[in-house]
Amino acid sequence: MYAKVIVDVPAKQTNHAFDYFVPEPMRDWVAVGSRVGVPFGPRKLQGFVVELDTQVDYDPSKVKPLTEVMDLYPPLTPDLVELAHWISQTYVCHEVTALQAMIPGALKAKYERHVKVADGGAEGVEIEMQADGQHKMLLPEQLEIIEYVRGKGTVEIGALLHKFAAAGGAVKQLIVEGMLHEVQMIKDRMSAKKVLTVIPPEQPDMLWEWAEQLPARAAKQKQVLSYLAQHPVPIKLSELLHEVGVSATTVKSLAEKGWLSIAEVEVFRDPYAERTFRRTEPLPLMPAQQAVFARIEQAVTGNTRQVFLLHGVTGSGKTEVYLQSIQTCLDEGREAIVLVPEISLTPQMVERFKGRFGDQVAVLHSRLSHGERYDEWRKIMLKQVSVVIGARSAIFAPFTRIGLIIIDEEHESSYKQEESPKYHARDVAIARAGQHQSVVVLGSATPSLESMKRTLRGKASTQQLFDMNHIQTAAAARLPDTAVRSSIDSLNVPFELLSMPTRVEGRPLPPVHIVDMREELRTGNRSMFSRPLYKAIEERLHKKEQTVLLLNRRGYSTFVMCRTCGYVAECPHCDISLTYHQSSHAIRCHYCGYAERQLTTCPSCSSEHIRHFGTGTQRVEEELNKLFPGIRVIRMDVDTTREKGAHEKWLTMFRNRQADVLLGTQMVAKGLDFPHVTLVGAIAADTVLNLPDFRAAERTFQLLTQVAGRAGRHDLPGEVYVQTYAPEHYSILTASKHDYHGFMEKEMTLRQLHEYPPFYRLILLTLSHEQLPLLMRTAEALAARLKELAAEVPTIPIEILGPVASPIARIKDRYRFQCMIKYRGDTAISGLVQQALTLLQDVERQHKLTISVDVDPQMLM
Ligand SMILES: Nc1ncnc2c1ncn2[C@@H]1O[C@H](COP(=O)(O)OP(=O)(O)OP(=O)(O)O)[C@@H](O)[C@H]1O
Ligand SMILES: [Zn+2]
Ligand SMILES: [Zn+2]
Repeated sequence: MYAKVIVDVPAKQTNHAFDYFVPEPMRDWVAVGSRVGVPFGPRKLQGFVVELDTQVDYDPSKVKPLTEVMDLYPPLTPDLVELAHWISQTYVCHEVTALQAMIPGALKAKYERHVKVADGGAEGVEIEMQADGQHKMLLPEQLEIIEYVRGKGTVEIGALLHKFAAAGGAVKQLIVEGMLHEVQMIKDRMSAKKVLTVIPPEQPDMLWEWAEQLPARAAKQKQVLSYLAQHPVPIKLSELLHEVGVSATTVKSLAEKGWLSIAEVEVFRDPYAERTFRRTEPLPLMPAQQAVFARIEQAVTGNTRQVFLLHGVTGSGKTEVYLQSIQTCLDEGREAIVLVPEISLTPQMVERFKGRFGDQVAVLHSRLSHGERYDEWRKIMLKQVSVVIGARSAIFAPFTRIGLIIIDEEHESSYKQEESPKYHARDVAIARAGQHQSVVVLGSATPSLESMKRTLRGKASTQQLFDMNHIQTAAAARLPDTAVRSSIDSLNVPFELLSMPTRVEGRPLPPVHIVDMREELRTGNRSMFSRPLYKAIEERLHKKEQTVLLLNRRGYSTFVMCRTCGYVAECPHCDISLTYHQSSHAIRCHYCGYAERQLTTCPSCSSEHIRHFGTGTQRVEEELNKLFPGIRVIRMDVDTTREKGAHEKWLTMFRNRQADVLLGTQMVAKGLDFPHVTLVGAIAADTVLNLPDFRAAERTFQLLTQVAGRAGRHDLPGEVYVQTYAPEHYSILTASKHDYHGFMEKEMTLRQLHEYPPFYRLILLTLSHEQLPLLMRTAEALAARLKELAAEVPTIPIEILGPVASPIARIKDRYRFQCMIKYRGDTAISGLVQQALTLLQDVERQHKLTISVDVDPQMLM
């Protein structure tokens, strides 16, 4: 038997499968999707088996054998292997990069796989079988293996296979039948993470006395002691050093005196451990929900490939429709994947799914540690669950009988991965659904223009998405599994629009008031709160109702500026201003991590009038405290939610009404459902509008609609205030009237006029290098080559724009240039890009020039 293997070297030269011989003892272990070790020239590499065959079409004696099989069960299913190929073609990336993106990080980490004899051991199994009346005896070699493992306690699998080289099948059999248990010995970096923490003494008053005892020259030590006396709670060592501005030695010397202690404290815990979820029963559906559900149910039970775009206003009960559709899917004996944006993967969301489906649900998101993620992934692999809910990459869950894929908030830009493979989970989902003959539901209160347009174009639209030719040939060449092959043949999935235009139980959408901030300024109000919003908050405090305040952080500056000369602190390695972090008193670069301490004097004119503009949310919080003394504010932004479980903590507090105001960035806009929220305020609604991004209006409309949707979702009616400097902008006007269709029409017209997506498609090529002349030369050459190639396919109108300097012209000391390919038509042109890039292979290798390709980019930076 022979295996075709994609090796783990992301380079053009290795971007195809190599043949290897599968030695006899490994035969039972190797399958399509296995990870294997292979000899590669003088090296040993890891790789993925993408195909098995009984012969090779050249001298078999030249074919080298596999050296190792890395996993008990292949970490990838054949359809995922196939999908990886599709991704590499569609998004112009190396195939191995796509394969690697599909497996959990823990598998990539260094780890060892051991087995031990299962509890009860072989005897247990035998007794059970006899009770069944079935005398299935173990083979002598199996007994021998069990005895061997029992004798050793645990045995590393590679070593076991080596020892019983002739009985590879027998070992596998024992594991499959549960007589040997796999024990993962993962070095779990995340969960093992401990942080040095300074713990003050039990009687903090003593700190003052000790400070007195110190000689005058020990000023630093005194500072530490007095800081701790004022804040007598455990604090991270690193934080303390920042706060007081001392070195670790100073703190250590105090620890040596026994006046405080330094200990390693674990910072992460499992957010769902020991949680019990209250079981919920299906609700009787409202008429609009019922109509939508009936369509989905029909498609799911009918085994139809179908994409539904579900436009349901906020609070229309989309989640209940998802839940009941999943139930249908499970009743059919199939599996379901639910994707939600990372940011809205809140405990509340998870609770709804766990509450309905209990242990059948696996949760995958980035806040889990490597080990936790791996455990969830294993449940999927071993079919212990049939529903997975997760962020973007959960689309790669190794299910084999997918019946339904749900993408909530389908318009979210976070479904696009920003590093290679730069895939869009929505498009990958549609491809995967095609392989499984399954249904996709794209849900949103504000569907993206891309999806909307596909429903308008009906069937023809998917031509645009898939280049059928390559996927068909790939399927023919690769997949031994006929089921998958036959279903992948036609990915021509129809899009159907479903809608739920009203909230459940006829609750009204909240009235939205637009507040013109220019008018406020004109009448002398310089505060960031307009008078109407101020009054509305005051009223809520009075009535003990709750308020959600949104500050759009994108486009909101957190820079450092000298008020005397206008100097702005910039990163010395990137063309971007540094960001101020209040909590650590540092200024940092978001692109390369460069950091320095906050400035006290201007480096340019030595003036002391340096102003650190804190994050928008911090400023709003300060102002709230000033305006409403005693107000209880929960602030949620990147700074306050960095720690694991922080999200949950804040939201639970807010739900328990331990705060009056929930103030935050985008993360407060999505998915929250709190009965006592009757007021929503958008503080600066238009910050995004100023960004150089053709989706700015769409993003503004989406965000305002989402956040407005948090108000009045239950018995208490709600209202919304939108503060803006652009009150006449159509995105704000239409959002204030809950007029999705009005917005859509206007925006579609503009996009068509300016030749933007979804009418045209874009591919962004970014080149970077340390030397400008070489970079410019190369970019010019690339553009010329692209133009040449484009001219060869006159049937597809392709425009090559650039090269020009990227909006951020330098990152980490590397200059950046970009070319944009803009084209119309239904064929994927990634082949053309692929071809043009071969021109640059030598420069790439010799001069370490990097090129990144972004198909359908979401960010144009
Ligand atoms: N059939 C129903 N009968 C009674 N209550 C319902 C029904 N369906 C949903 N609800 C309730 O209505 C509220 C809103 O539903 P849900 O959160 O699913 O809306 P949504 O469409 O997902 O909104 P959003 O887009 O704002 O997240 C929830 O509290 C939910 O429990
Ligand atoms: Zn200055
Ligand atoms: Zn930088």
